[in-house]
Amino acid sequence: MLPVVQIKGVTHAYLGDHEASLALEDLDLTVEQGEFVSVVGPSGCGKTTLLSIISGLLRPTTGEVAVNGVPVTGPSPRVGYMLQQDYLFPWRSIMDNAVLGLELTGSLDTAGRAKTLQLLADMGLAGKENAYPSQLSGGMRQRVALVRTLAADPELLLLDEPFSALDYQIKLQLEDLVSETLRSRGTTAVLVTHDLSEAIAVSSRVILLQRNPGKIRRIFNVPEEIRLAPPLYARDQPGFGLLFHQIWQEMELAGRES
Ligand SMILES: Nc1ncnc2c1ncn2[C@@H]1O[C@H](COP(=O)(O)OP(=O)(O)OP(=O)(O)O)[C@@H](O)[C@H]1O
Repeated sequence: MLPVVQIKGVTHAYLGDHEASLALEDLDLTVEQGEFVSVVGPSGCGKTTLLSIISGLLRPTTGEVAVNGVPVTGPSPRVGYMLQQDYLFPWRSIMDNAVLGLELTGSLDTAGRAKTLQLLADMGLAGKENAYPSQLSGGMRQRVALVRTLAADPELLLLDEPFSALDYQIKLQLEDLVSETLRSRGTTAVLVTHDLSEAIAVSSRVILLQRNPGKIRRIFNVPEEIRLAPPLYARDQPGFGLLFHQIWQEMELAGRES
């Protein structure tokens, strides 16, 4: 089967006033159907740049990116992108916010509404359809943002620090809910996070980048017993501490060498 994400020889340089800064250099990566991978690394190693390139918001200086074999040439509803901020419109109800993606692509119909209502219920938001964002907690608003993204049935979901602004307890609950929802739908996802334990708890592979220039330093496979456990319990699995320690040490080295 064709990988969902194929990145070949991607280099990206941001042009400054006097010189270009190399954010990513000659990066190759594939992500298979149904995989949930995380990208971690020291600040400035190119994590957000990489997601922006996969999403089509940014064109790489050189190299190629394809989603399900189709070259990425710009933003497309095939790729959902969820950020730290929920970007809900305060004047629209929760339901109207949740169907926005479908509305914008002209594909909002009765089936789309029914699917969105089901997703809201799956996310524990039944009964909140007519509320407004200001009446919801931060964790609830992030769940609405996720419903809005998933309702459009993206072939790939990109998550840039979606839980980082939340309280620790809410964050753990949401990690569980999101990873269960994605697993049951077979959605392929790439998560950028600063939280190493979150990366290990939700993914099948952790991609460690190094900076100056941004490159893949090492890819860690998450052992099955951690991968198959719900994120809340993944942290209690015997191999969790060891893997955390290994990635942490490698990340320290990467930070020191750059
Ligand atoms: N718009 C831009 N113009 C110029 N340089 C940029 C721009 N955006 C990012 N950079 C530079 O590119 C490099 C990678 O940035 P990027 O934001 O992708 O890293 P990151 O790993 O996501 O960082 P952080 O963990 O701090 O969010 C950094 O050196 C950054 O300063």
